[in-house]
Amino acid sequence: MPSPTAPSTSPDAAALPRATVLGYPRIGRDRELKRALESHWAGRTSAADLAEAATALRAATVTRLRDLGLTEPSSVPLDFAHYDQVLDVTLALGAVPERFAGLVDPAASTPLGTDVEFALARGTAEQPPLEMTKWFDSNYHYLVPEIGPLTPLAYRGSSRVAHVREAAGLGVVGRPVLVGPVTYLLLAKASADAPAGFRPLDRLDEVVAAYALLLADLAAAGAAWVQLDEPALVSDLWEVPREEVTAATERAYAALTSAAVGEARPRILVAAPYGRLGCAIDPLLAAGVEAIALDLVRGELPAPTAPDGTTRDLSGVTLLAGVVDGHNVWRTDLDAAAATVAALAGVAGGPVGVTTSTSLLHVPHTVADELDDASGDAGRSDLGPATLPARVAGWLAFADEKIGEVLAVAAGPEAAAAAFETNRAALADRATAPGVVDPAVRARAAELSADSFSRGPYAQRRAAQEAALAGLPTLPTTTIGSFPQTPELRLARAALRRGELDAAAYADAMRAEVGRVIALQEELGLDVLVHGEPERNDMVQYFAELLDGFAVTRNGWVQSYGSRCTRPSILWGDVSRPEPMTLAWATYAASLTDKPVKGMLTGPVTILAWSFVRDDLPLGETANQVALALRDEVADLEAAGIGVVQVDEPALRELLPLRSADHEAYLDWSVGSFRLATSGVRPETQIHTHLCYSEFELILPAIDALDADVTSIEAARSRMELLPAAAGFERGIGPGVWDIHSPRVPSVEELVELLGLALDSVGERQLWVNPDCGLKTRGYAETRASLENLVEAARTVRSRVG
Ligand SMILES: CN1c2c(nc(N)[nH]c2=O)NC[C@@H]1CNc1ccc(C(=O)N[C@@H](CCC(=O)N[C@@H](CCC(=O)N[C@@H](CCC(=O)O)C(=O)O)C(=O)O)C(=O)O)cc1
Ligand SMILES: N[C@@H](CCS)C(=O)O
Ligand SMILES: [Zn+2]
Repeated sequence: MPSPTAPSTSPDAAALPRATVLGYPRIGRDRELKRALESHWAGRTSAADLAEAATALRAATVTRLRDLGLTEPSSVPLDFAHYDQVLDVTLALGAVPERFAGLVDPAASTPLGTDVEFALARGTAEQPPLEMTKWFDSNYHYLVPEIGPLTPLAYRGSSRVAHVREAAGLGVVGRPVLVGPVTYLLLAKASADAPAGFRPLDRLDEVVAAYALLLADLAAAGAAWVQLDEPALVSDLWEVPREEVTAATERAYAALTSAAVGEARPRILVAAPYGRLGCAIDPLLAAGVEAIALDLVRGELPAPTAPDGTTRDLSGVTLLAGVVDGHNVWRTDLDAAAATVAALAGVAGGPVGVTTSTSLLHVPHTVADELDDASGDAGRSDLGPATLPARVAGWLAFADEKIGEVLAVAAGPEAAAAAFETNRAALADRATAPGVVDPAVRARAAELSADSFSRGPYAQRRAAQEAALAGLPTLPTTTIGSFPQTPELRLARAALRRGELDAAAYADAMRAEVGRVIALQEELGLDVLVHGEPERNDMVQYFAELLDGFAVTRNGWVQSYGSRCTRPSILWGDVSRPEPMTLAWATYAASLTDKPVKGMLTGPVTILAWSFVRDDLPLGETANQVALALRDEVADLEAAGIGVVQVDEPALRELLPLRSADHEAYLDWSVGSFRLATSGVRPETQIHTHLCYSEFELILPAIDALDADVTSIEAARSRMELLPAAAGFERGIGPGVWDIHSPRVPSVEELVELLGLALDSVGERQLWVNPDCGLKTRGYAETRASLENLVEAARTVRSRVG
């Protein structure tokens, strides 16, 4: 029976709204969720305080979406998660890995609380957290479910049910959003104790049975529609063969739709963001889901015929046209979008709805927060002066503005004539603005030849580097670049931004920090030192602030994982480097020590991946522009005596296309741009690179093709699993031995064991000893203790290998 608090479902509640978005930023316009989570984790606030803050944020979001015009029933998505949407399904299914079993009463069927949620997300003193990895080709990270044959999989209640009731209390029939069962299981990894050959998808039927109970709960709370996100259907990068994914999709959704709409379940909207659904639409049609949202920014209209030659029958399904890009920030071309919607309606043979291509999770809340003039919201002086040029701001649409675009396209060019007119003017302005094309940058790119992309043979480089870095022991120790970003550093930067600290005093504070970081590394006995990156607010934003062609925001926060956010920069024009970007910091650090100091740069692919990139130039061309700017920086570092330069490419895997047919072209330009950035140096200059936060098996040949002299790569959490596959590498390799994602300090013994595992696959002359990633999110207590153990472990293993 529907609960007494459920809103009465109006007659048209059965119809899918004409305009909606697939999801909305969860962190809050003022990062309210970040602050609430971090103060709770720090023990400053209780679980009740956190719950109160989260409830207030959800209420503000529902109200905001309604006020922005999402007034039709089921048009407001309910996608709130404290930490991660995949983790929310893990909690709803009670799929807690055996290693956390002590936290959960297996006999109970009550909902799991935030104690379990945060233990899985952040680890405990005894257990590391669930692994975190990239969500499709975005800079959002989800927590990887660990499923074995015996992992509990039974419905325990979902927070979404309460969210539906809360929205109802505000007079809104919300549309709960959940990761769908097929995607959930394809994203899961087999638990460590699972027998060989076991795949999480083997447990589909139990998962679907749990979803059926969840859907019934949502219906009872008053949900007329539920959105199940199935981005896995647009990708072919699964170990499970495509036919099995197709069969699983049909089986799952046939089971879910077999319950009667109404009390047993809401109507089902399956969303397929991040790419082309293609013939993966067929099992959804066969199963009889009520609606499908298509990504028509990256994808395409459904073909009229299926691969078996039969005509696709779209008459029983409502289609939503995802024509507003949820993954980038440029204003939509409303005329083109309206034409696409009309084309989809033609294929569908009836009206279709309008939506975003993906959730708006990937874009900031509102452009209004970037403006100081009357067009911005009043009262945002707390954010400091505007950083985004007003002209560039005029070309952009963040989450709130995208809602306006969806509504305008749904209304059409006549009813929304003013919106269409403003849009045409903004697009025309962008196309002709100075800086969008810089003839000098284009001319330099046109002169590139094959030589611009390659260094001399490795054997020659190796000999030259051994001579230049003669003081290095075997198994040299180093770190990945950043040291802890202390509150003092961040407060100094905030004071600089607000004009309370002048540039000279800020630089003094940063230099003092570099001095402390160098002294600490010398004391610990590390071999190749870093300056610690204290001056960087972010490893991409820092460079974007110094390069022409980029703009940065003051409040454009986007969730990266849990409470961690970034402000992706906006790459709007041709890129060039007006002056050196890192030289002064590197040379200052080098002046404080006799040991080698690594110069530290972010690579072209990562700079692109973690920015909002222009859509009016092929990505490969933009990457080469960034690479040329970095090439000049590498040359300046080398000329100043910095003999080791690291160029980080943690996002190389992130941008890998979701369809294998597109890989070659991507790897060609991405690897090329790294080589362009790094190949201008002498043989004795040692180039390092670093990769993390992804599964790398698929791109190992491309990593090799980067031709870096030393590659540090995340490996601790997966216990060096990757290394046997990398056994053919001839150059230096530093598999991370300390998992820096949690405060846990690794013991000398476990580090020695990991180094032993590494030596099974990698020669001792190749092996470097380093953490998994930078230390910016860590505190000094665990940093010092862990690095002491790391140096000790390297000495132990070194003495064994001689
Ligand atoms: C390594 N990773 C990165 C990714 N993407 C990036 N763009 N950068 C990365 O480093 N992707 C993959 C991985 C994992 N992802 C992340 C993402 C974000 C963080 C992180 O630590 N974020 C910080 C914010 C960093 C930042 O911009 N700092 C600024 C502003 C700090 C701030 O909020 N200041 C306050 C005032 C001061 C205070 O109270 O502390 C304010 O403005 O209100 C700076 O240092 O100046 C985060 O806190 O979320 C890590 C890994
Ligand atoms: N040099 C960067 C790489 C992070 S992926 C750091 O150490 O933070
Ligand atoms: Zn890293």
